[in-house]
This record gives sequence, C-alpha cells and structure tokens, in this order.
Amino acid sequence: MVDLKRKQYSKEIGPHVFENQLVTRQNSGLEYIELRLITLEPDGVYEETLTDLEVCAVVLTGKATVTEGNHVFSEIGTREDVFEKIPTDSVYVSAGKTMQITTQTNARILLCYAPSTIDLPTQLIAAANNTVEKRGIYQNKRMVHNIMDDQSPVSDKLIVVEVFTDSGNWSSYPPHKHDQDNLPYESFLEETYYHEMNPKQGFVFQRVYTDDRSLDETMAVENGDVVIVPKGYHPVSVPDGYDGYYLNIMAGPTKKWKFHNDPDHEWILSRK
Ligand SMILES: O=C(O)C[C@@H](O)[C@H](O)C(=O)CO
Repeated sequence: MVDLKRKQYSKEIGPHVFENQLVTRQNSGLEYIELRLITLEPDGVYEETLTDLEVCAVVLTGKATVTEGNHVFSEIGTREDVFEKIPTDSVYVSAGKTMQITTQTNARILLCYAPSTIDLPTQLIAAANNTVEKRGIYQNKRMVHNIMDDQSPVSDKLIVVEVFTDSGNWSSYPPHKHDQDNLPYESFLEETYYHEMNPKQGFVFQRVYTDDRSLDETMAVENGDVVIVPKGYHPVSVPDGYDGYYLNIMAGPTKKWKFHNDPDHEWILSRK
C-alpha cells in the first residue's frame, strides 16, 4: 500500500523555483490526480508544457503572473497567508498547452492536475467567482471555497475546493466516500488533501478507511503535508487552539461529486 501521507520538502528545480510537493500517477498509484506545490522567488520562472493533463494553478499565497499563449494574467493572487480566509485567484489551462508562471515578490502555487485530452479555453478563475459555503452545525462547522466544483464548466475532469476548519471542529465529516463508479448513487473520485495549520506547529488527525477496514489509516497530519485518498472515508479532526486548512483536488471518470455517508455516523446530520 502506498504511504498516504507525504511530507513537504524544498527542492530547487530552477533558479528561484522550488518544488515542495509532487504527487504523480507513477509515485502515488492514483489514476486521475497529480499535484505539484511550488514556491517562486522574484526572477523565478516556472514553465510547463502539459501533455495529457489539464491544470488548475491556484495562487495559494503571494502574487504571480500566469501566461499561456496570448493570455496574460498579471499579478494575480489575493492573500499573503491562506488563513486570511478569503478566496484567491486561479488559472485553468487545458492539455497540450504551455503555461509560464513568474512573480515579482514570492508566491506559492499549487498545481492541480487531472488527465484530459480536451482543448478547453484558458481562463482566470477570479477569487470573486469562487462560491463560498458555510457547512455544518455544532463542532462540524467549516467554510468551503469552491474554486471549481463539479458543476463548473471550466474544466474537463478537475474539481478543486479549499476548506477552512476552525479550532475544535471536524470536517469531511460525517465520514463520506466516493469510491464507486455507480451513478446516480455514488461517483468514483480520487482525492488529495494539501494541509496547512495555524499556528504552523499544529496538527490534525485524518483517518482514511474502508467499510471492510482493509484500508484503515489514522494519521497525524502537519503543516504542508499532503494526504492521498485513493478510496474510502476520509474525515478530518482539528484540535482545540488550531485552525486547519486544506485544498482538495478531486477527479475521476465522471466530474460528479456524489458521495455516500458512512451509515454508522450519518445520524450526525439529523441533529437539531
Ligand atoms: O464539507 C467538507 O467538510 C469538505 C469535504 O466535503 C471535502 O471537500 C471532501 O471530503 C470532498 O469529498
């Protein structure tokens, strides 16, 4: 079984360009998701020609200029820290195109990929176009920024959302899964979590488990870690005193988020 948790690192991949996370189909066993976290310093240039992947480049922090062909999205990005809890800007580029990212300051960009061969318009997903949802009651409250949900016309397969879970709350809870290609009852979407903590020394617990417990891993997840969810339920618990953030990438054969709650815990939803 592939290790589901990936620690952050810093590897210089070009002058003033650093890779901090890399999940590929080859190194993860996933079929539908890849991701790359990069940190750009001034004068750093990140360039990539997409083969059989579409990408959503999320400007996690700082400002960056993203170009593709005649498209130039200058100095996009809205925040210096994800815990400003405001939406940010992203750029979508479909397969076969060449994208370039530069910055005049410092920027951290999460590149979210899914396999695709469809030529779709390159476009800015402006922060103002993120829909914001406040979900849950009691200690199950969280805020969701939908960058590209399953109804988005922008992407072929990619779903990208970011979730803010405040101190002492749970999210991705009650536990749910989407690991069966069985619409209309359930969709098959692989998922990844890119986590950040505030304060940075914090941790969350995340469990990834299946009904038959053939997969059942509970992890202490720290700032900058990535968790891979190939299948199964995947709840997150944030300890008292800390706020949690994660960015989810989801993708599968059909861009539809139809999940199935763990029947043992679905009663949580019926509380008044
Ligand atoms: O609502 C939440 O707590 C976020 C989760 O839905 C998260 O995006 C996920 O698990 C998607 O399958």
